[in-house]
Amino acid sequence: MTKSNEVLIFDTTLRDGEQSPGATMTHSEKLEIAEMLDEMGVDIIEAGFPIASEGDFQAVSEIAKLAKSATICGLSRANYKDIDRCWEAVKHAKSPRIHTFIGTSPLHRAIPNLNMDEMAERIHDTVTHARNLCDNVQWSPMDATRTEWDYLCRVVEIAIKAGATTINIPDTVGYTAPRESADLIRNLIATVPGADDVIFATHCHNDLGMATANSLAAVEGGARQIECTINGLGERAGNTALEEVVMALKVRNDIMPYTTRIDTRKIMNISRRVATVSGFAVQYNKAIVGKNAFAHESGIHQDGMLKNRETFEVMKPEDVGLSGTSLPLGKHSGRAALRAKLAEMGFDLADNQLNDIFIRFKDLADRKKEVFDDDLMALVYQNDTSEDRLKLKSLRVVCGTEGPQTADMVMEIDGADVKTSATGDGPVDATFNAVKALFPHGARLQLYQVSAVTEGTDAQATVSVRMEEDGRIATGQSADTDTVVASAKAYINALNRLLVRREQSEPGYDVKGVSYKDT
Ligand SMILES: CC(=O)SCCNC(=O)CCNC(=O)[C@H](O)C(C)(C)COP(=O)(O)OP(=O)(O)OC[C@H]1O[C@@H](n2cnc3c(N)ncnc32)[C@H](O)[C@@H]1OP(=O)(O)O
Ligand SMILES: CC(C)C(=O)C(=O)O
Ligand SMILES: [Mn+2]
Repeated sequence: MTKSNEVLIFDTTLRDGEQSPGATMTHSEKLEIAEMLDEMGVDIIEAGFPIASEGDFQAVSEIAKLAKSATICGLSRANYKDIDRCWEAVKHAKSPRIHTFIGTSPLHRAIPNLNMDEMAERIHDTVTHARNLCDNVQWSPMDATRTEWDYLCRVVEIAIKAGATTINIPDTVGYTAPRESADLIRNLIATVPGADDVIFATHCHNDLGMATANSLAAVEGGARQIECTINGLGERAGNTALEEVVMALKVRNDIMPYTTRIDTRKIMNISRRVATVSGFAVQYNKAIVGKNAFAHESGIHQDGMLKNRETFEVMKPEDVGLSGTSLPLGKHSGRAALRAKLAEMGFDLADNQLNDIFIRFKDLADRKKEVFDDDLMALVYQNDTSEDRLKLKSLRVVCGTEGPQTADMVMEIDGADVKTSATGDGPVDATFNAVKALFPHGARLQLYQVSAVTEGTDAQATVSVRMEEDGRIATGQSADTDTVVASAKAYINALNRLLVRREQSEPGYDVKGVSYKDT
């Protein structure tokens, strides 16, 4: 068979993937995933292991009926009963396939207690039986990568002669390494008579974290079918991840000139669905489909991305079905990303305004994992405090069941630091009493309101405080991850505004060094 550059994608999420402890999917979930696989262009769907249970049989049978373009395959051990049951399930498919396997390594030959010759005979008989039922037969020597190479060549030849159309070479325990993976397939193709008439497949597990590399190496060695699962779901450390091999072949087509039929824009959607139905969440830093795969938090990367996205991304997020790159703001972010985010939110800021917000943003990001749009909004709407007469320098509040609540506060008033300790009925009351002690005033509190602007226990609280004195009303606002700090700042902000109003209504009024109450 002339080797084209097309690599067939064989998805086994519903069979090997489901073998992950705890990943069992319901009947309807399996059908839904199978439809998604079919639509995304998977060439062969291994829909289950029909002899395993009535449920598996039903799922494979129904998937066989609904598949529009994919070949539907079922797994069976090397015995007639399994193979017959498998055929019963897949035979309704437009394109059915029987997959039969047996362990060929010394360790696995010992399990059914077959010597090399007896096993060879079993392979001949079972593959012949499968081929008499179906003209599309895949045969796998389980644990191929720990099987003696000469014996592997011998049994592969037998399977081909018995009618197998695909020879799958499983690295069942994730033991091989890229060079060996390529050499093994290359050697089989070069040595086994009839090898050119079949497709060689690679089926890798990720026990040593090499499943993707081993699969790609096998393709370089001549394999033209990759067996894989969505999100790399599968036994133990999982199988080769479909999204990884497909994107690797797409992105590095310059050095791996092979194609697949996969519509890569459907990757994210199916990844999320498989994560949900299997209950196996995708790790944040998982290649291609992890939450952080297209997210950049650090300032230098964000700046680079804003100037040219190729600086830190080797593929487009749109190519895997995402709407775009994300530049989450956090403690490592810089001004470029902050400016871009604020511009996206509709704020066109001058450099000095941006610098002011940036300082407060860094201060917030030091205390908070991620800074959200609403956090930024709160920062933007917080006033520039550089002109304020009254500033909060520090606050420590003791609260809890053992009262009284106490607030130790340092304020800067007209450039001089003053400090006090005050008690109150609760931490906010104690805090406000501390402000009153440091800056005695006659203004009355009209309104005190707290709301959380973002979610989570590290969310910012926005506090509004409305004060009134002599008919003048001023509202102060502040946001902070500490509600009491936000309250103190909002209260002081309101007082500063009242002072400004007073200056404005009484021109020439000299507030320097004069206590507000004394005036
Ligand atoms: C590497 C892989 O992923 S292989 C696929 C693994 N997947 C599964 O096993 C999931 C589905 N399996 C099942 O539901 C069950 O194991 C069944 C229904 C297939 C068999 O159940 P049981 O009859 O109770 O057998 P049990 O699971 O205890 O043992 C497996 C039997 O299959 C035999 N066996 C294992 N692989 C093969 C094979 N490829 N060909 C022939 N026989 C095999 C074992 O020698 C053992 O036989 P024994 O009962 O005569 O000792
Ligand atoms: C059944 C075979 C192909 C398998 O899953 C393996 O060997 O890992
Ligand atoms: Mn496997």
